[in-house]
Amino acid sequence: MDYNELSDKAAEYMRLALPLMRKHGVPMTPDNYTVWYEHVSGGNQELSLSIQDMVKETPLLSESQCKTLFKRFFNIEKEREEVYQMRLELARLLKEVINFIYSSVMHTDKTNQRLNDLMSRINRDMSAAEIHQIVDDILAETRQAMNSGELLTERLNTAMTEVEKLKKEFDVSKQEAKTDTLTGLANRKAFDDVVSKVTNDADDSGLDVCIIFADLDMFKNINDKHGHLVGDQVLRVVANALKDSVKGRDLVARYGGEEFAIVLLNTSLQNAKNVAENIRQEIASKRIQRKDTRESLGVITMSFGVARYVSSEGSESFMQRADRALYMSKRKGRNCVSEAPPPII
Ligand SMILES: Nc1nc2c(ncn2[C@@H]2O[C@H](COP(=O)(O)OP(=O)(O)OP(=O)(O)O)[C@@H](O)[C@H]2O)c(=O)[nH]1
Repeated sequence: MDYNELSDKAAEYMRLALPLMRKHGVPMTPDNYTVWYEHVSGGNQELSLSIQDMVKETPLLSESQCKTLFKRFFNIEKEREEVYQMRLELARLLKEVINFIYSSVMHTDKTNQRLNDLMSRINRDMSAAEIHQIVDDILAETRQAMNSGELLTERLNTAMTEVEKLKKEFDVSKQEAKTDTLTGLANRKAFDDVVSKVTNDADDSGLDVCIIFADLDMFKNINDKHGHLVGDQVLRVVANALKDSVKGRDLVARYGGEEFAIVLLNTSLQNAKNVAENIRQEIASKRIQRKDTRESLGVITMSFGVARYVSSEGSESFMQRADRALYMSKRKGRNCVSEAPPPII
Protein backbone atom coordinates (compact mmCIF):
# COMPACT_ATOMS: atom_id res chain seq x y z
CA MET A 1 0.00 0.00 0.00
CA ASP A 2 1.30 3.46 -0.84
CA TYR A 3 0.94 5.34 2.42
CA ASN A 4 2.02 8.57 0.76
CA GLU A 5 -1.41 8.88 -0.68
CA LEU A 6 -2.65 12.46 -0.57
CA SER A 7 -4.21 13.04 2.82
CA ASP A 8 -7.60 14.13 1.46
CA LYS A 9 -7.73 10.92 -0.56
CA ALA A 10 -6.78 8.93 2.53
CA ALA A 11 -9.55 10.67 4.48
CA GLU A 12 -12.00 9.88 1.71
CA TYR A 13 -11.02 6.19 1.78
CA MET A 14 -11.37 6.22 5.56
CA ARG A 15 -14.90 7.63 5.21
CA LEU A 16 -15.70 4.77 2.84
CA ALA A 17 -13.93 2.01 4.79
CA LEU A 18 -15.26 2.68 8.30
CA PRO A 19 -19.02 2.35 7.56
CA LEU A 20 -18.28 -0.85 5.62
CA MET A 21 -16.39 -2.27 8.59
CA ARG A 22 -19.26 -1.27 10.87
CA LYS A 23 -21.79 -2.87 8.52
CA HIS A 24 -19.88 -6.15 8.58
CA GLY A 25 -19.39 -5.93 12.33
CA VAL A 26 -15.62 -6.19 11.87
CA PRO A 27 -13.53 -4.97 14.84
CA MET A 28 -11.57 -1.79 14.07
CA THR A 29 -8.11 -3.32 14.31
CA PRO A 30 -5.19 -2.04 12.20
CA ASP A 31 -5.14 -5.34 10.22
CA ASN A 32 -8.86 -5.15 9.41
CA TYR A 33 -8.58 -1.47 8.54
CA THR A 34 -5.73 -2.28 6.12
CA VAL A 35 -7.94 -4.80 4.33
CA TRP A 36 -10.93 -2.45 3.97
CA TYR A 37 -8.88 0.63 3.16
CA GLU A 38 -7.11 -1.25 0.38
CA HIS A 39 -10.45 -2.54 -0.89
CA VAL A 40 -12.21 0.83 -1.07
CA SER A 41 -9.16 2.54 -2.55
CA GLY A 42 -9.32 0.06 -5.46
CA GLY A 43 -5.58 -0.51 -5.12
CA ASN A 44 -5.77 -4.29 -5.10
CA GLN A 45 -8.15 -5.76 -7.62
CA GLU A 46 -7.59 -9.31 -6.54
CA LEU A 47 -8.44 -8.46 -2.93
CA SER A 48 -11.61 -6.64 -4.03
CA LEU A 49 -12.65 -9.60 -6.22
CA SER A 50 -12.15 -11.95 -3.29
CA ILE A 51 -14.26 -9.73 -1.01
CA GLN A 52 -17.00 -9.56 -3.65
CA ASP A 53 -16.95 -13.35 -4.01
CA MET A 54 -17.10 -13.86 -0.25
CA VAL A 55 -19.94 -11.39 0.13
CA LYS A 56 -21.92 -13.32 -2.47
CA GLU A 57 -21.70 -16.36 -0.20
CA THR A 58 -22.08 -14.72 3.18
CA PRO A 59 -23.40 -11.14 2.99
CA LEU A 60 -21.65 -10.20 6.24
CA LEU A 61 -17.97 -11.12 6.51
CA SER A 62 -16.78 -12.66 9.77
CA GLU A 63 -13.68 -11.64 11.68
CA SER A 64 -11.95 -14.87 10.68
CA GLN A 65 -12.65 -14.17 6.98
CA CYS A 66 -11.01 -10.75 7.42
CA LYS A 67 -8.06 -12.41 9.10
CA THR A 68 -7.72 -14.80 6.16
CA LEU A 69 -7.80 -11.87 3.73
CA PHE A 70 -5.17 -9.98 5.70
CA LYS A 71 -2.90 -13.02 5.85
CA ARG A 72 -3.33 -13.71 2.14
CA PHE A 73 -2.76 -10.20 0.86
CA PHE A 74 -0.52 -8.60 3.49
CA ASN A 75 1.79 -11.38 4.59
CA ILE A 76 4.80 -9.17 3.89
CA GLU A 77 3.73 -6.81 6.66
CA LYS A 78 3.61 -9.75 9.04
CA GLU A 79 7.09 -10.80 7.93
CA ARG A 80 8.40 -7.29 8.55
CA GLU A 81 6.87 -7.21 12.02
CA GLU A 82 8.34 -10.61 12.89
CA VAL A 83 11.79 -9.67 11.66
CA TYR A 84 11.58 -6.44 13.66
CA GLN A 85 10.58 -8.30 16.85
CA MET A 86 13.40 -10.79 16.38
CA ARG A 87 15.91 -8.04 15.88
CA LEU A 88 14.80 -6.45 19.15
CA GLU A 89 15.08 -9.79 20.93
CA LEU A 90 18.54 -10.43 19.50
CA ALA A 91 19.72 -6.95 20.50
CA ARG A 92 18.43 -7.53 24.05
CA LEU A 93 20.25 -10.86 24.25
CA LEU A 94 23.53 -9.41 22.96
CA LYS A 95 23.38 -6.51 25.40
CA GLU A 96 22.83 -8.92 28.27
CA VAL A 97 25.74 -11.16 27.24
CA ILE A 98 28.09 -8.21 26.72
CA ASN A 99 27.20 -6.79 30.14
CA PHE A 100 27.83 -10.14 31.72
CA ILE A 101 31.19 -10.62 30.00
CA TYR A 102 32.18 -7.07 30.93
CA SER A 103 31.33 -7.55 34.61
CA SER A 104 33.14 -10.93 34.58
CA VAL A 105 36.28 -9.31 33.16
CA MET A 106 36.13 -6.56 35.78
CA HIS A 107 35.67 -9.20 38.42
CA THR A 108 38.66 -11.21 37.09
CA ASP A 109 40.83 -8.05 37.18
CA LYS A 110 39.92 -7.50 40.81
CA THR A 111 40.58 -11.17 41.64
CA ASN A 112 44.02 -10.94 40.00
CA GLN A 113 44.82 -7.86 42.00
CA ARG A 114 43.71 -9.46 45.26
CA LEU A 115 45.74 -12.61 44.49
CA ASN A 116 48.83 -10.48 43.73
CA ASP A 117 48.36 -8.65 47.06
CA LEU A 118 48.11 -11.94 48.91
CA MET A 119 51.25 -13.29 47.17
CA SER A 120 53.26 -10.14 47.95
CA ARG A 121 52.46 -10.55 51.65
CA ILE A 122 54.14 -13.97 51.77
CA ASN A 123 57.63 -13.81 53.35
CA ARG A 124 60.00 -15.98 55.29
CA ASP A 125 59.18 -14.44 58.68
CA MET A 126 55.52 -15.41 58.64
CA SER A 127 54.12 -17.59 61.33
CA ALA A 128 52.47 -20.89 60.51
CA ALA A 129 49.09 -19.38 61.42
CA GLU A 130 49.65 -16.40 59.08
CA ILE A 131 50.71 -18.69 56.23
CA HIS A 132 47.65 -20.82 56.91
CA GLN A 133 45.42 -17.76 56.70
CA ILE A 134 46.97 -16.60 53.41
CA VAL A 135 46.60 -20.07 51.86
CA ASP A 136 42.93 -20.04 52.94
CA ASP A 137 42.45 -16.57 51.37
CA ILE A 138 44.14 -17.63 48.12
CA LEU A 139 41.96 -20.76 47.97
CA ALA A 140 38.79 -18.70 48.57
CA GLU A 141 39.75 -16.23 45.79
CA THR A 142 40.52 -19.07 43.39
CA ARG A 143 37.25 -20.83 44.19
CA GLN A 144 35.33 -17.60 43.58
CA ALA A 145 37.13 -17.03 40.28
CA MET A 146 36.28 -20.60 39.21
CA ASN A 147 32.64 -20.10 40.19
CA SER A 148 32.28 -16.91 38.22
CA GLY A 149 34.02 -18.63 35.28
CA GLU A 150 31.46 -21.42 35.47
CA LEU A 151 28.64 -18.88 35.73
CA LEU A 152 29.95 -17.11 32.63
CA THR A 153 30.11 -20.40 30.70
CA GLU A 154 26.60 -21.28 31.81
CA ARG A 155 25.25 -17.86 30.83
CA LEU A 156 26.96 -18.03 27.46
CA ASN A 157 25.50 -21.51 26.86
CA THR A 158 22.01 -20.23 27.70
CA ALA A 159 22.51 -17.28 25.36
CA MET A 160 23.67 -19.63 22.60
CA THR A 161 20.54 -21.76 23.06
CA GLU A 162 18.35 -18.66 22.90
CA VAL A 163 20.11 -17.43 19.75
CA GLU A 164 19.68 -20.89 18.14
CA LYS A 165 15.97 -20.80 19.01
CA LEU A 166 15.62 -17.31 17.51
CA LYS A 167 17.41 -18.44 14.37
CA LYS A 168 15.01 -21.37 13.97
CA GLU A 169 11.99 -19.07 14.44
CA PHE A 170 13.47 -16.71 11.89
CA ASP A 171 13.95 -19.56 9.38
CA VAL A 172 10.35 -20.69 9.87
CA SER A 173 9.08 -17.15 9.39
CA LYS A 174 11.26 -16.71 6.29
CA GLN A 175 9.87 -19.96 4.93
CA GLU A 176 6.29 -18.85 5.66
CA ALA A 177 6.92 -15.58 3.86
CA LYS A 178 7.81 -17.55 0.74
CA THR A 179 4.89 -19.95 0.99
CA ASP A 180 1.35 -19.58 -0.26
CA THR A 181 -0.89 -20.26 2.73
CA LEU A 182 -3.78 -21.81 0.79
CA THR A 183 -1.87 -24.42 -1.23
CA GLY A 184 1.48 -24.75 0.56
CA LEU A 185 3.25 -24.06 -2.76
CA ALA A 186 5.93 -21.40 -3.17
CA ASN A 187 4.38 -17.94 -3.57
CA ARG A 188 4.98 -15.31 -6.22
CA LYS A 189 7.89 -13.71 -4.39
CA ALA A 190 9.70 -17.04 -4.05
CA PHE A 191 9.06 -17.76 -7.73
CA ASP A 192 10.35 -14.35 -8.87
CA ASP A 193 13.49 -14.79 -6.74
CA VAL A 194 14.20 -18.25 -8.19
CA VAL A 195 13.61 -17.12 -11.79
CA SER A 196 15.93 -14.18 -11.27
CA LYS A 197 18.65 -16.46 -9.89
CA VAL A 198 18.36 -19.24 -12.49
CA THR A 199 18.30 -16.81 -15.40
CA ASN A 200 21.46 -15.16 -14.06
CA ASP A 201 23.06 -18.59 -13.79
CA ALA A 202 21.87 -19.46 -17.30
CA ASP A 203 23.54 -16.30 -18.65
CA ASP A 204 26.85 -17.83 -17.48
CA SER A 205 26.26 -21.53 -18.06
CA GLY A 206 24.06 -21.45 -21.20
CA LEU A 207 21.92 -24.26 -19.70
CA ASP A 208 18.26 -24.50 -20.73
CA VAL A 209 15.68 -22.98 -18.39
CA CYS A 210 11.96 -23.00 -19.18
CA ILE A 211 8.93 -21.64 -17.40
CA ILE A 212 5.28 -22.57 -17.65
CA PHE A 213 2.47 -20.20 -16.70
CA ALA A 214 -0.85 -21.96 -16.11
CA ASP A 215 -4.23 -20.42 -15.39
CA LEU A 216 -7.55 -22.09 -14.56
CA ASP A 217 -10.21 -21.53 -17.20
CA MET A 218 -13.44 -19.74 -16.28
CA PHE A 219 -12.64 -20.23 -12.61
CA LYS A 220 -14.99 -17.41 -11.70
CA ASN A 221 -17.86 -19.72 -12.70
CA ILE A 222 -16.79 -22.29 -10.07
CA ASN A 223 -16.74 -19.61 -7.36
CA ASP A 224 -20.05 -18.17 -8.54
CA LYS A 225 -21.79 -21.53 -8.72
CA HIS A 226 -20.30 -23.37 -5.75
CA GLY A 227 -18.85 -20.68 -3.53
CA HIS A 228 -15.41 -19.52 -2.54
CA LEU A 229 -14.61 -22.44 -0.25
CA VAL A 230 -15.17 -24.96 -3.04
CA GLY A 231 -13.05 -22.71 -5.27
CA ASP A 232 -10.30 -22.97 -2.66
CA GLN A 233 -10.64 -26.76 -2.64
CA VAL A 234 -10.13 -26.80 -6.44
CA LEU A 235 -7.03 -24.63 -6.11
CA ARG A 236 -5.59 -27.14 -3.62
CA VAL A 237 -6.32 -30.13 -5.87
CA VAL A 238 -4.74 -28.37 -8.85
CA ALA A 239 -1.70 -27.38 -6.75
CA ASN A 240 -1.13 -31.01 -5.76
CA ALA A 241 -1.52 -32.21 -9.34
CA LEU A 242 1.06 -29.67 -10.53
CA LYS A 243 3.50 -30.63 -7.76
CA ASP A 244 3.17 -34.31 -8.65
CA SER A 245 3.83 -33.60 -12.34
CA VAL A 246 7.36 -32.25 -12.00
CA LYS A 247 10.71 -33.46 -10.71
CA GLY A 248 11.95 -32.49 -7.25
CA ARG A 249 14.45 -29.94 -8.57
CA ASP A 250 11.71 -27.96 -10.39
CA LEU A 251 9.73 -25.28 -8.60
CA VAL A 252 5.94 -25.00 -8.66
CA ALA A 253 4.40 -21.78 -7.36
CA ARG A 254 1.00 -20.19 -6.98
CA TYR A 255 1.62 -16.97 -8.85
CA GLY A 256 -1.62 -15.23 -7.95
CA GLY A 257 -5.36 -16.03 -7.58
CA GLU A 258 -5.93 -18.90 -9.99
CA GLU A 259 -2.60 -18.64 -11.79
CA PHE A 260 0.30 -21.05 -11.25
CA ALA A 261 3.89 -21.03 -12.50
CA ILE A 262 6.60 -23.65 -12.87
CA VAL A 263 10.37 -23.32 -13.42
CA LEU A 264 11.94 -26.27 -15.20
CA LEU A 265 15.71 -26.50 -14.95
CA ASN A 266 17.91 -28.02 -17.62
CA THR A 267 14.85 -28.69 -19.78
CA SER A 268 14.44 -28.05 -23.51
CA LEU A 269 11.45 -26.11 -24.87
CA GLN A 270 10.00 -29.27 -26.40
CA ASN A 271 10.20 -31.12 -23.07
CA ALA A 272 8.67 -28.15 -21.22
CA LYS A 273 5.77 -28.17 -23.71
CA ASN A 274 5.38 -31.92 -23.09
CA VAL A 275 5.23 -31.30 -19.32
CA ALA A 276 2.57 -28.62 -19.84
CA GLU A 277 0.57 -30.85 -22.19
CA ASN A 278 0.67 -33.73 -19.67
CA ILE A 279 -0.55 -31.44 -16.89
CA ARG A 280 -3.29 -30.09 -19.17
CA GLN A 281 -4.55 -33.61 -19.87
CA GLU A 282 -4.23 -34.65 -16.23
CA ILE A 283 -6.32 -31.69 -14.99
CA ALA A 284 -8.94 -32.02 -17.76
CA SER A 285 -9.39 -35.72 -16.97
CA LYS A 286 -9.92 -35.14 -13.24
CA ARG A 287 -13.43 -35.39 -11.88
CA ILE A 288 -13.37 -33.18 -8.81
CA GLN A 289 -16.33 -33.45 -6.44
CA ARG A 290 -17.50 -31.08 -3.75
CA LYS A 291 -16.30 -32.45 -0.42
CA ASP A 292 -19.63 -31.75 1.31
CA THR A 293 -22.27 -32.87 -1.23
CA ARG A 294 -20.15 -35.07 -3.53
CA GLU A 295 -21.61 -33.08 -6.42
CA SER A 296 -19.32 -33.17 -9.47
CA LEU A 297 -17.77 -29.83 -10.44
CA GLY A 298 -17.72 -30.88 -14.09
CA VAL A 299 -14.66 -30.66 -16.32
CA ILE A 300 -12.01 -28.25 -15.09
CA THR A 301 -9.42 -27.05 -17.56
CA MET A 302 -6.31 -24.90 -17.63
CA SER A 303 -4.53 -22.80 -20.23
CA PHE A 304 -0.74 -22.77 -20.52
CA GLY A 305 2.07 -20.55 -21.79
CA VAL A 306 5.59 -21.94 -22.14
CA ALA A 307 8.83 -20.02 -22.71
CA ARG A 308 12.50 -20.94 -22.96
CA TYR A 309 15.02 -18.44 -21.60
CA VAL A 310 17.13 -16.74 -24.24
CA SER A 311 20.58 -15.81 -22.96
CA SER A 312 20.78 -12.26 -21.51
CA GLU A 313 17.12 -11.32 -22.15
CA GLY A 314 16.61 -10.96 -18.37
CA SER A 315 13.99 -12.51 -16.10
CA GLU A 316 11.35 -9.81 -16.69
CA SER A 317 11.20 -10.30 -20.46
CA PHE A 318 11.28 -14.08 -19.95
CA MET A 319 8.23 -14.01 -17.66
CA GLN A 320 6.39 -11.52 -19.84
CA ARG A 321 6.79 -13.83 -22.84
CA ALA A 322 5.44 -16.82 -20.87
CA ASP A 323 2.50 -14.69 -19.70
CA ARG A 324 1.75 -13.55 -23.25
CA ALA A 325 1.87 -17.17 -24.43
CA LEU A 326 -0.67 -18.02 -21.71
CA TYR A 327 -3.01 -15.34 -23.02
CA MET A 328 -2.54 -16.66 -26.54
CA SER A 329 -3.96 -19.95 -25.19
CA LYS A 330 -6.90 -18.09 -23.63
CA ARG A 331 -7.60 -16.35 -26.93
CA LYS A 332 -7.35 -19.62 -28.85
CA GLY A 333 -10.27 -20.93 -26.79
CA ARG A 334 -8.54 -22.10 -23.54
CA ASN A 335 -7.56 -25.65 -22.45
CA CYS A 336 -4.40 -25.63 -24.63
CA VAL A 337 -0.64 -24.99 -24.53
CA SER A 338 1.06 -22.14 -26.42
CA GLU A 339 4.73 -21.52 -26.96
CA ALA A 340 6.16 -18.01 -26.52
CA PRO A 341 7.86 -16.52 -29.59
CA PRO A 342 11.53 -15.57 -28.98
CA PRO A 343 12.22 -12.08 -27.57
CA ILE A 344 12.77 -9.15 -29.88
CA ILE A 345 16.32 -8.11 -28.99
N1 LIG B 1 -11.81 -19.54 -4.35
C1 LIG B 1 -10.85 -18.69 -4.69
N2 LIG B 1 -11.01 -17.92 -5.78
C2 LIG B 1 -10.01 -17.08 -6.11
C3 LIG B 1 -8.84 -16.99 -5.35
N3 LIG B 1 -8.05 -16.05 -5.95
C4 LIG B 1 -8.72 -15.60 -7.04
N4 LIG B 1 -9.90 -16.22 -7.15
C5 LIG B 1 -10.97 -16.02 -8.12
O1 LIG B 1 -10.60 -16.41 -9.43
C6 LIG B 1 -11.48 -15.78 -10.35
C7 LIG B 1 -10.71 -15.32 -11.55
O2 LIG B 1 -11.61 -14.79 -12.45
P1 LIG B 1 -11.19 -14.19 -13.86
O3 LIG B 1 -9.94 -13.38 -13.71
O4 LIG B 1 -12.41 -13.53 -14.42
O5 LIG B 1 -10.77 -15.42 -14.73
P2 LIG B 1 -11.53 -16.76 -15.09
O6 LIG B 1 -12.95 -16.79 -14.63
O7 LIG B 1 -10.68 -17.90 -14.61
O8 LIG B 1 -11.54 -16.71 -16.65
P3 LIG B 1 -10.32 -16.92 -17.67
O9 LIG B 1 -9.04 -16.73 -16.92
O10 LIG B 1 -10.53 -15.87 -18.72
O11 LIG B 1 -10.45 -18.29 -18.22
C8 LIG B 1 -12.15 -14.63 -9.58
O12 LIG B 1 -13.48 -15.01 -9.32
C9 LIG B 1 -11.35 -14.57 -8.27
O13 LIG B 1 -12.11 -14.15 -7.17
C10 LIG B 1 -8.73 -17.80 -4.19
O14 LIG B 1 -7.74 -17.77 -3.46
N5 LIG B 1 -9.74 -18.63 -3.90
